Amino acid sequence: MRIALTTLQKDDVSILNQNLTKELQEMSKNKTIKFYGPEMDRNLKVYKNYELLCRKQIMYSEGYCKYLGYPYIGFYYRPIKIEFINKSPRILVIHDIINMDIISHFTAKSLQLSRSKVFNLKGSTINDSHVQSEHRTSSTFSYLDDIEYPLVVRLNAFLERLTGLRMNNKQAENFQIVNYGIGGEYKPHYDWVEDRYLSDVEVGGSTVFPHLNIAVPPKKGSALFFTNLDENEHGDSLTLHAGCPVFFGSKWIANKWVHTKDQDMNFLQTVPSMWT
Ligand SMILES: O=C(O)CCC(=O)C(=O)O
Ligand SMILES: [Fe+2]
Repeated sequence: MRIALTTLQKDDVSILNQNLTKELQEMSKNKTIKFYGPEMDRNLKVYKNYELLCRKQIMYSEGYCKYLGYPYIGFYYRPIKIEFINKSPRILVIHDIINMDIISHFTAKSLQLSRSKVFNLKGSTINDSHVQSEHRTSSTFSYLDDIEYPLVVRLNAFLERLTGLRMNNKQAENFQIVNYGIGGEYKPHYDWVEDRYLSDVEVGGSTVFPHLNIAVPPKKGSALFFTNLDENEHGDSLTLHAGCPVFFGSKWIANKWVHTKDQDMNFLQTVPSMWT
């Protein structure tokens, strides 16, 4: 399937808001709203699910695992372990692909981290296009150009071979390193804004999908991959996702957003039988 670059339909956001409003109206009718502000959010179904998933009280996956090795060229000597978690939207985990060299390279950026920001829908200038938010309590370092670092170039080349998607700096964004301390989280959100973000490769870190009841626990060296457009090339509301609060220790992830413009979205195309 080939998916062209799309724009976020205003409807996607308004449908989401309408649903939330409906839920709030219901809740006020049954008097289930007790608090306002952040506590009101926590009463919403999606937030409840987020919290339950983070506590691992619910978890759902139709997943199955597969080795990607012989006869697929490129993985002959080093089979790759892939866990298929959800078919639509496509969510998969690729296990044990990020080695210690690259992990050390990424985490060595700790001195250059600064407070993470989120996209500001109301922003009109470059200065207020991204703002700090209690929704995202972590620190970020964004690579200006992956090409400056041979290890990162090699990782991109490997990810290209694996997914069939081009990861050069026109078709994908540079890596973004994110570190969460204790309590650090990224509340439920979408990554598609305006004309961007169509698929996502994320290294390490636990991520949950409240509409799908899916929790992907953090595992060092593994990558989470998901698409976030539906078949009509609109942002898929099922891809609402979040990074759970860190209870202990420190969580590092590396994000890469890949744009689907001019990409063959039959990705993982080296494995034609994969979704049959
Ligand atoms: O921390 C996570 O697991 C999710 C991060 C995320 O969704 C993002 O950075 O956009
Ligand atoms: Fe995200």
